[in-house]
Amino acid sequence: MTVRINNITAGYGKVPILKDISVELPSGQFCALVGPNGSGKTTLMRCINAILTPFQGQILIDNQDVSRLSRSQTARLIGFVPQSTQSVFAFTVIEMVLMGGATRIKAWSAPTQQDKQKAHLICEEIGIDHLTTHSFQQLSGGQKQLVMLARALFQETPVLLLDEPTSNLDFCNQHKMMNLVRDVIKRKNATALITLHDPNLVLNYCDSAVLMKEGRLIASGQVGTTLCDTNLQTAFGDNIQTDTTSQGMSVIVPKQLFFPQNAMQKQPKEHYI
Ligand SMILES: Nc1ncnc2c1ncn2[C@@H]1O[C@H](COP(=O)(O)OP(=O)(O)OP(=O)(O)O)[C@@H](O)[C@H]1O
Repeated sequence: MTVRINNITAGYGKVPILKDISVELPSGQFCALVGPNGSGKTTLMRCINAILTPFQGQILIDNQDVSRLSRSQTARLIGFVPQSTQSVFAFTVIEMVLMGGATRIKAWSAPTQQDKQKAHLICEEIGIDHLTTHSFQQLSGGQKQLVMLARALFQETPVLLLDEPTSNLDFCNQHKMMNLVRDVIKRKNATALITLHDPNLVLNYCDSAVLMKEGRLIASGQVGTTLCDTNLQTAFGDNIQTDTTSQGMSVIVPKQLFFPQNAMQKQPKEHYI
């Protein structure tokens, strides 16, 4: 399904954070949302997920205005993997995953054997099958992120929003998650928007990118053209560039490293939050 973000201005209270953002995410695309801390990536995700109503503009999913949908209609269209999740109740991992099917499973009825089998299969694929009977509350941050991905995949929505889903994952699990999400999107022709702080994960796995700074769009389109030196430096400042490894792989690296003893004098102010 195509997600159309049309001239969105949005924020909190009366303070605008997003300023006139327009982007189109076609079906089957794995799109990265990139930008410095506080640039408005999560705010844009909240608008797409209809948690936040924009001051102006519209978000359409296959021509349906998300602000007009009920919560259960939205949950059938959009799966969301948040930055972090806390559970007040002592649910097990498999219960958390099965909750992703709440809009499919009829009210007051228990998940079927088939639902449970499917949930277990997804856990196996993600590599958390050994945790299914564990309490969600007692998992590590990275394990929780993997459970939330399993839950979103069990939800089986045509649109997936992933807000820094790799932030607590180790190196191998980051690549595993990116591979898995990419594979699901391509198999199901779904649309995914993922916020990532590591631009190299974007280069390796995403089809397109949306680059933001201070609530405004800097560029969007194919990853290679969107994350060019000029755009990266406009968003992040001067100390970033694209390079190529000896094996011909594109990478994004700092131009120079700042060591602790001289970082305070030499590093430009814009690199501090
Ligand atoms: N609930 C809120 N109420 C008021 N202001 C908020 C709220 N959430 C975020 N903001 C502000 O909106 C701006 C954008 O925040 P947002 O979380 O969307 O940025 P981000 O790009 O996702 O940042 P990060 O990369 O650090 O996660 C920030 O200035 C932040 O302080």
